[in-house]
Amino acid sequence: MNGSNGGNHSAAPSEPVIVVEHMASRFGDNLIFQDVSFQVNRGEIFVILGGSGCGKTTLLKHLIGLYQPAAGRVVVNGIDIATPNLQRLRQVRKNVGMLFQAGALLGSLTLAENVALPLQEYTDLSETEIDLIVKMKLALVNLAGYENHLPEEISGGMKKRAGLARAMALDPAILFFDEPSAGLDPITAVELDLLIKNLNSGLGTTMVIVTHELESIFMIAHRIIMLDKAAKGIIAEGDPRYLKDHATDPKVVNFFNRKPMTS
Ligand SMILES: Nc1ncnc2c1ncn2[C@@H]1O[C@H](COP(=O)(O)OP(=O)(O)OP(=O)(O)O)[C@@H](O)[C@H]1O
Repeated sequence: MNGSNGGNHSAAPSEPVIVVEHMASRFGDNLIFQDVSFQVNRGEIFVILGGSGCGKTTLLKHLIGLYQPAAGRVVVNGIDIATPNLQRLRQVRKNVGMLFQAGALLGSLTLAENVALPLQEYTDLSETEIDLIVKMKLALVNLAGYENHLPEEISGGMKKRAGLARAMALDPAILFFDEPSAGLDPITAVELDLLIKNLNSGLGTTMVIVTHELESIFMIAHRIIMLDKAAKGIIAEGDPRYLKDHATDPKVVNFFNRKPMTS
């Protein structure tokens, strides 16, 4: 850590919804994280960044219980998910939404059918109620009227938004995004950032986002952590606007000055 914890731009309250304590993570002999600790507060847009291969996606997968840590604690919405327990994991997954890089819409289903999937799997709602919620969710991401379109009939940005509508189907307390703007042109990427920001401020949903995009980080992030492969953990944490001016770790300084990350 370079001690750059400061900055007070965040309006988010400080009630932790994710607590990671002394987490270690390994794949065989490959130690990815040695001793990682941080918290994400309710209502925050929290960005995970770092060079290629430093473990951003791995960390996201720990936070949704897809991977088990080798040591330490991962508590999400008050539930300790570090030790495998299917019932607990199901409880956590009901309360989180995920938007992975590819959007992962099922190509043979319409947008409405895609968004309906989690509602059918996790709730006892009637078809009529599900239809209503699906319409509302698609409208929230500016896709009203596209209910009956197939994913192949819409643009990349619209696919991401449809994926977001599906991720929000169950009104999750936390939304996880893995490089949401990957593959989008700059204007569409900014539109997606604005949507994420508006949904965060309008609905109060906590958002954890992996991204490399500097503009995006400054536009949406309340706080960031920067991971580093050599350090096997966090080398910077805090408000990106503060870190930009005050960080001393050369890797952090380089990132904010758009120099290539070498680790
Ligand atoms: N399921 C897995 N089995 C074995 N090794 C894995 C697995 N998942 C990730 N790793 C390893 O963990 C390390 C971190 O990978 P990860 O994909 O989390 O990095 P990243 O920071 O998201 O990279 P990028 O920015 O390139 O997507 C890599 O060395 C990768 O090979």
